[in-house]
Amino acid sequence: MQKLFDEVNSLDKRCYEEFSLSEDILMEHAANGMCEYIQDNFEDKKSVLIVCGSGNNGADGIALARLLYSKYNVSLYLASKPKSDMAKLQYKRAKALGVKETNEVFEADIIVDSLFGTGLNKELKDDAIKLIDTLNEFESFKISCDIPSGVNNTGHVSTTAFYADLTLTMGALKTFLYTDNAKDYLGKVKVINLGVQRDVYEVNTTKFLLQKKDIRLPHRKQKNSHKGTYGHLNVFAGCKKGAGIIAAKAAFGFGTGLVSVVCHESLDLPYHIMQTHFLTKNCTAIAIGMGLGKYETAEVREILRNDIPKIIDADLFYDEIVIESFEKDVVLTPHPKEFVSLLKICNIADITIDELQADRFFYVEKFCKKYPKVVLLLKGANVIIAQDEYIYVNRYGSAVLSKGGSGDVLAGLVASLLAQNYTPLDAAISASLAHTLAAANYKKNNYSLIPSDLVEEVRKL
Ligand SMILES: NC(=O)C1=CN([C@@H]2O[C@H](COP(=O)(O)OP(=O)(O)OC[C@H]3O[C@@H](n4cnc5c(N)ncnc54)[C@H](O)[C@@H]3O)[C@@H](O)[C@H]2O)[C@@H](O)CC1
Ligand SMILES: [K+]
Repeated sequence: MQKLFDEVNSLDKRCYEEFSLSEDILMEHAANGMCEYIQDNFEDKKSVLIVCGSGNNGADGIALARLLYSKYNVSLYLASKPKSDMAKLQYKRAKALGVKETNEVFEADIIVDSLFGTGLNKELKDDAIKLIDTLNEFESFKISCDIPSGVNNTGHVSTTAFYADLTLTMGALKTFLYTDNAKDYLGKVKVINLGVQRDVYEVNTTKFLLQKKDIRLPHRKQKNSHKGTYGHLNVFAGCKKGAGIIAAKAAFGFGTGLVSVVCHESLDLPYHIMQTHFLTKNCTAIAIGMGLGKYETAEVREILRNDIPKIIDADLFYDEIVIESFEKDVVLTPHPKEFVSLLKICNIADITIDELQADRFFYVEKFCKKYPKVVLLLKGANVIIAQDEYIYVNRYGSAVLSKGGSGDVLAGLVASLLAQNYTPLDAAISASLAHTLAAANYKKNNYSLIPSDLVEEVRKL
């Protein structure tokens, strides 16, 4: 996993104060990192249009123009006059070399967006919106310096933002790059070192971006084993029984030794999934909430209060009875609408889905502060998994998964790992990665996935 930081100003400051580096040195490395990327990936003489704002993000761009000058066909477009001290200095240096300026943007081979970085502190004005929209129309390869312009340092997207193919971000990864709202603008993300190696620049953090290699699949190492070795999951099926059955099938395919669906009515289940009317004695994990609908409160309350690890989903996020489970081993897997309900039930916030989406990390942190034992998995384009002060982001989510049934598969995967003795946090992390990586491996078009396809892909991981 890679470290995430809410802000990097304090890390820059540490470079000045502890390592005696100057702002100029950091900026030279920022520009040089971008220059190296272009040199490694584009032939000489390609046209490069660098679009600069008045602050230090613009200054990075002007410095890049100087570094590329003579090898590439560089044009500098100044959207506003250099204002910060560094921007003025970089401009003076570039001018001394004779770097070409242009009054009009055009479809160059490469466009570098150095309009706004972490300093964007108000909504974009009409001229900036028009400029960004024009740049977005071009077929050029688009690089954002530090952050796509229009995305601010909470991940909020202004009226518009630059659609980058690549974001070259300075020093370290920022948390706000991984909000759902920013996802479509980033392109690929690469970190540029600022005068010291990244591990020196970075300090301790409690926030992390998950990588593919962080997945821990339930491969079986023990030769002397039987089905009971791999747990017995009980999935509660409510009035919409399909949800529980999808979860049960996913759990079985992900390695749980025995899977039973708990239901008072008779069900038509595949032969490898069992049915029970009550909780089984050897149950090692419980999945409850998906498709639950109306239910017998006393029975559910008793289940939520027992010590068996559980995953809770869907309908239970609309009933305050869910709080009964919060001191136990539990994973909650709400989507944004369900999380909004949960926040209200828990007296944490009364907000709309849009307000949540604009500040996902903030509300996740608020929830986890109040209930530090709970593992929360907030679904979204970027999944957030959190417990206490620790936050993990899974960025591999894709539109392939935007379907009914995908959530039930995820619940089944988490439940499967819980039944196989993973801790709630490890189960949530590995199940979420499995869910998204399986979807990424799905070869057909991106609108056609059905839950059984997803389970099939999970089985091939
Ligand atoms: N040590 C440092 O300070 C380093 C800074 N670096 C770069 O510096 C950037 C931050 O620079 P700044 O803090 O100067 O900020 P920016 O360059 O992001 O932008 C700030 C400027 O834009 C104006 N502005 C903000 N919102 C606006 C809006 N909606 N419409 C019009 N104008 C608006 C501000 O008044 C200010 O003049 C980083 O993103 C990074 O690219 C890098 O060079 C690395 C080192
Ligand atoms: K930018």
